[in-house]
Amino acid sequence: MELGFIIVVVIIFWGVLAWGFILYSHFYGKKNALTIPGAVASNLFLGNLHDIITGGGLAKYLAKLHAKHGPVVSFWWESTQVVSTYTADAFKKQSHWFNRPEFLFANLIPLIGEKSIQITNGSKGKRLRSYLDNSFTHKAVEGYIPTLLDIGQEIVDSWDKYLDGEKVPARESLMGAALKATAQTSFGDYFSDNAACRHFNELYGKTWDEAESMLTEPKKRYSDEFSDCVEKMRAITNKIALDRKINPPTDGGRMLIDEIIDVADSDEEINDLCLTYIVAGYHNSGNLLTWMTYLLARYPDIQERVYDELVTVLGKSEPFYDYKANDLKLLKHVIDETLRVSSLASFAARYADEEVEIGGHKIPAGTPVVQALNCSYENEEVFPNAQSFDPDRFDRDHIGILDFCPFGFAGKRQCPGQ
Ligand code: HEM
Repeated sequence: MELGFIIVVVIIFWGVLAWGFILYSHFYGKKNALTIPGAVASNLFLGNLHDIITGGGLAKYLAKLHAKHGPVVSFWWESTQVVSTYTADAFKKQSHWFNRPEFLFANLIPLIGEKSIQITNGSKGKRLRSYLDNSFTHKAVEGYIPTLLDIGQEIVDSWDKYLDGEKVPARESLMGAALKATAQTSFGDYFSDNAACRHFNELYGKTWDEAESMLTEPKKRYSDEFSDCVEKMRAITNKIALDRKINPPTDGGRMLIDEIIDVADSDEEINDLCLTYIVAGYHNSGNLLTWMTYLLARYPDIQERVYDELVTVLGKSEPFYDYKANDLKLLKHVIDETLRVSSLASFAARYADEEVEIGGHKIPAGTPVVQALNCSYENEEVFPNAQSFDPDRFDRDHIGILDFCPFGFAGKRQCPGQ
């Protein structure tokens, strides 16, 4: 046998062995303790990302995976194996975890920044929350009610001007109102101006679809328009913070921007935190208002009952500063049912703090675990006939606290705006 031939055979042999080793260590070597059923990686480097894109996004992909493999499943996000769960029993075991897997939110970083609370873990994240949550105590939120009522009245007045049969641009109007409400109560007078709100809303609108589409393509380049809009939004938060530093609040007038200025270590962090709270706050609230308006229009009998409840509880003309939210049971159930059927916030995620057993499967400490909230909303055992819009189910069926958590639940890191 020729020496050259032997050398080629040896090289091929070692090449195949090395490739096999790379494959093994890339996917299975470090995580082979996971015995959880679910998806096999369909691509060496992307894991199941391509399947997630073609499956219509993470929420839809997880719904299919859970339907096929049960309440505890796993899939591959690039070379990391991720677990997903959705039942109250599983959530109970995760209820004290704080740290969020940053890589699942990498698409948002160009929008909200590296120092956003969304991806800040450990003691720094806990410290930020303990400061910033001061603006969302019951007492603080009570102080926002007059502003919220004024904004509500503005919507009513502007919609009143449309003639019967004329099309009302409900979504634009409600998104604008949600921005004004969340931003004005947290960042002050800059957002009391409708033109300023419209401008910010437009900038944000141009960035969101692109950021969302990057969920499964985190390494793709963002467009110049995206970067330009983000820069303009940051210039706005920068100006708001600067003005506030020059004119700090007089007694009793503190709001979120003041907590942010006090706790942040740099101007970059101030901007990241401002953008995170504006975006997280108004995106979800505006979508909730839009969905609720749509559903009440589709179900006029429920709309009528909500109206009757409001009139009975609040009185027909009395301004309702004397807030009676707990008496507005049906309205509360309509909000909950809207959050459920619209699946607004479809998932949350944490790193496992310690080894835990869920559904008979061992999950090692450090494993990223998704809480598939969208699947919990469609759990027929908790929500019979889950596809139908039925606010009264929240009165009738037994729904435990961890059966329905549209604002998250784990590690004192639930949504601060709930
Ligand atoms: C319908 C309205 C809303 C929904 C459905 C919603 C839902 C959520 C969910 C599911 C999370 C993740 C929680 C977790 O990981 O456990 C979250 C986080 C967050 N939400 Fe909301 N949210 C809403 C309104 C708001 C408002 C009004 C604000 C602020 C004014 C806000 C600010 C935030 C922030 C800053 C976070 C990240 C918190 C952290 O990382 O510690 N949200 N929200």
